[in-house]
Amino acid sequence: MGRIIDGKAVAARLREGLAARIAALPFRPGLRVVRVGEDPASGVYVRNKDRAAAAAGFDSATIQLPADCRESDLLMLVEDLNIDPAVDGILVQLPLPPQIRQDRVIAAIDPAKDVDGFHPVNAGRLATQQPGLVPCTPKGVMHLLREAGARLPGARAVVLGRSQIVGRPMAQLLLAADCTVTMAHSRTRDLPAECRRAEILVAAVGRPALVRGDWIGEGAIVIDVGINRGADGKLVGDVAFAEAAPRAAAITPVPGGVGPMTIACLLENTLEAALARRGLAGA
Ligand SMILES: NC(=O)C1=CN([C@@H]2O[C@H](COP(=O)(O)OP(=O)(O)OC[C@H]3O[C@@H](n4cnc5c(N)ncnc54)[C@H](OP(=O)(O)O)[C@@H]3O)[C@@H](O)[C@H]2O)C=CC1
Ligand SMILES: Nc1nc(=O)c2c([nH]1)NC[C@@H]1CN(c3ccc(C(=O)N[C@@H](CCC(=O)O)C(=O)O)cc3)C=[N+]21
Repeated sequence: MGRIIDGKAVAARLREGLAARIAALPFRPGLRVVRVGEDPASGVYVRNKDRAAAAAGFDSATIQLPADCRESDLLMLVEDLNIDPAVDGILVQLPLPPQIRQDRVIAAIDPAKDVDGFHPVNAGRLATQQPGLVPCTPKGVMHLLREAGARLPGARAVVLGRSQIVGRPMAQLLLAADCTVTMAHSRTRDLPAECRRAEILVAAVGRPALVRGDWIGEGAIVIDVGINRGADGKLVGDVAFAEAAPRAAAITPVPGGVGPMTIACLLENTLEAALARRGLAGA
C-alpha cells in the first residue's frame, strides 16, 4: 500500500510559513477574487480561499458580479484593480458565463498581478524558462512531489490532460525539473499503456476514476488533480483511488490532496507579486 500524500498538511505548513513572512512586512499583500454569477463548483473554492487568505494575514476580498453582466463591465473592473496600488493579486474565477470571452479577460489582467499565472505573458515566461507567476495547481503539485521524495531528473513523467490551466503548465514545470515528459490527452492512442510507463503520473482530465488500478506502474508516484462530483455528491478524483493506491509508492487523495495546495500556492503567488511590485523580490 502506497503512502498517502497529505496535501492538507503540506498546504497548512506552507500557509504558516507565508503568515510568518507577512507578519514581518510593513504592509498586507492585497488579493481580489472576482466572481461572475454563482457557479456552484467554484463556491467551495472561493470560500476556502477567503478563509485561508484572512488567516495568513492577506488583505483579501471577493467581488461578485451578476451572471448577466457584460464583458465590458468585467474589463472595467479588471482595469480598476490593475491600477489600484493596494491590489497585488487579481484572480478572475473560471469558468465565465458564455457572453464573456475568457481570453479577453485574462489578457486584460496586469501580468504583474496575474496570480493565477494564466496571462499569455506568464505562460510564455514559463515556456521560455524566465521568472514569472506560475499557475497555482501545477506549482502545488511540484511542492507535493518534492514532499513525496520524488527523484525528478531523468524520471518518466506522464501528464494526463493538456489544458491551459493545468496540463500544459504542469508539463513545463516537470520538464524544467529535468523529467522526461509525455503529455497524454483525449486523442492519445493507448492511454493505459502510456500511463503504465510513468514513474510520475499526474492526472488532470476531469473524468471520475478514469485511471484504473492496472494503469499504474508498480512504485509510481500518482498525483490526482481531478475534482469531480460523484452521483452521491461526494468529491472524486480522476484516479480510482482504492485500486491505484496498492500499486503506487505514493498517491494523493481527493479531497485533501492537490486542492488545498492550489489555494496555498495562490497565496504564495500573491506574496511573491506583492514583493516583486515593491522591488523586494526574495524578501
Ligand atoms: N485540484 C485543483 O486545485 C484543481 C482541479 N481541477 C480539476 O482538474 C480536472 C481537469 O481540469 P482542467 O484541466 O481545467 O480540465 P479541461 O476540461 O480544461 O481539460 C481536460 C483535459 O483532459 C483531456 N481529457 C478529457 N477526457 C479525456 C479522456 N477520456 N481521455 C484522455 N484525456 C481526456 C482533455 O483532452 P483534449 O485536450 O484532447 O480535449 C483535456 O486536455 C478537473 O476535474 C478539474 O475540476 C482544475 C483546476 C484546479
Ligand atoms: N481563476 C481560477 N483559478 C483557479 O485556480 C480555479 C478556478 N479559476 N476555477 C475553479 C478551479 C477549481 N479550483 C479548486 C481549488 C481548490 C479546491 C479545494 O480546496 N479542494 C479541497 C476540498 C473542497 C471540498 O471539500 O469540497 C480538496 O480537494 O481537498 C478545489 C478546486 C481552483 N480553480
